[in-house]
Amino acid sequence: MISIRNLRKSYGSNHVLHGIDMDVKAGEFVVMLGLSGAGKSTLLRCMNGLNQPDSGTLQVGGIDLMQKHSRRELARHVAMVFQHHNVVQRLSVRKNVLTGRLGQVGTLASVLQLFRQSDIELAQQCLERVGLAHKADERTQALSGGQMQRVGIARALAQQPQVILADEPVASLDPKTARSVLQYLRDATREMGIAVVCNLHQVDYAREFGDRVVGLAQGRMVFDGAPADLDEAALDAIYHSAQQEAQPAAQGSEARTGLTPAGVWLPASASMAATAGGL
Ligand SMILES: Nc1ncnc2c1ncn2[C@@H]1O[C@H](COP(=O)(O)OP(=O)(O)OP(=O)(O)O)[C@@H](O)[C@H]1O
Repeated sequence: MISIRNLRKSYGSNHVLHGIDMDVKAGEFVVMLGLSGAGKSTLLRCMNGLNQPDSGTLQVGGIDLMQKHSRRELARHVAMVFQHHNVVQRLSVRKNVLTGRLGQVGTLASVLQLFRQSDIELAQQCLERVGLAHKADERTQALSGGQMQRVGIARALAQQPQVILADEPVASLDPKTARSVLQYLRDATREMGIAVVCNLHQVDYAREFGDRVVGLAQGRMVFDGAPADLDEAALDAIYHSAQQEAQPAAQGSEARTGLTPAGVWLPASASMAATAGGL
């Protein structure tokens, strides 16, 4: 679903991504962790075509993002869930979810916002998945922040994408609501076989909801493993990497057990195999 090789991105002289390699399978919920400024949003924005990488290869939902592609084509395969849910407050909940279908209907139908009965039924099913079917006819502005975020998820599901990219989707929610939103997102995407990459700042949520966790530090992937392997050493690699700029991760392998020659921290069980495999 997602295949990334040696991806690099700079803003002027600021080198933000230094050769990212990453694959995500259908139905896999990958949580991306890292300090502010590590490059998480930049990587997500490359994956949804908003940023143009400098070099490398990048395929998302079958689309080669290094080649010319249309926004419409991308919207058929890749959906975004934003921190501030981006719902239209004055529209009904159902209409908001139906906007997820706009990329799939013809131009005229899109302009006139004419939806087929099958789209309306799909929107209802997506609302059921996030536990909001009973709110379909209500104005979105009457919902709580957590409910609005679930509308945003239902809208993303209505796109019937192969990939969902979520950029800090629970940053503005209380812990109980945040867990429930992540649960809805994870369950729906698992059941529908959608690949998800979700940026988070909360390690607890990564452990609880991630099928896999990747850690970025200063534009390099420094951890890639199961949530259970997110131990002190892994967190150290992700969050206490201030010296890494001066001392590249690969050279620090003596100090950190499990760091592969490519600088990716892997759990002890996986590191020998990865090293043997030339990672
Ligand atoms: N549009 C842009 N123009 C110039 N520099 C940018 C732009 N977007 C991000 N940057 C820079 O790229 C670096 C990485 O930023 P990015 O937003 O990707 O980090 P992040 O890990 O997502 O951080 P946060 O967790 O705070 O969202 C930072 O140095 C930032 O200043």
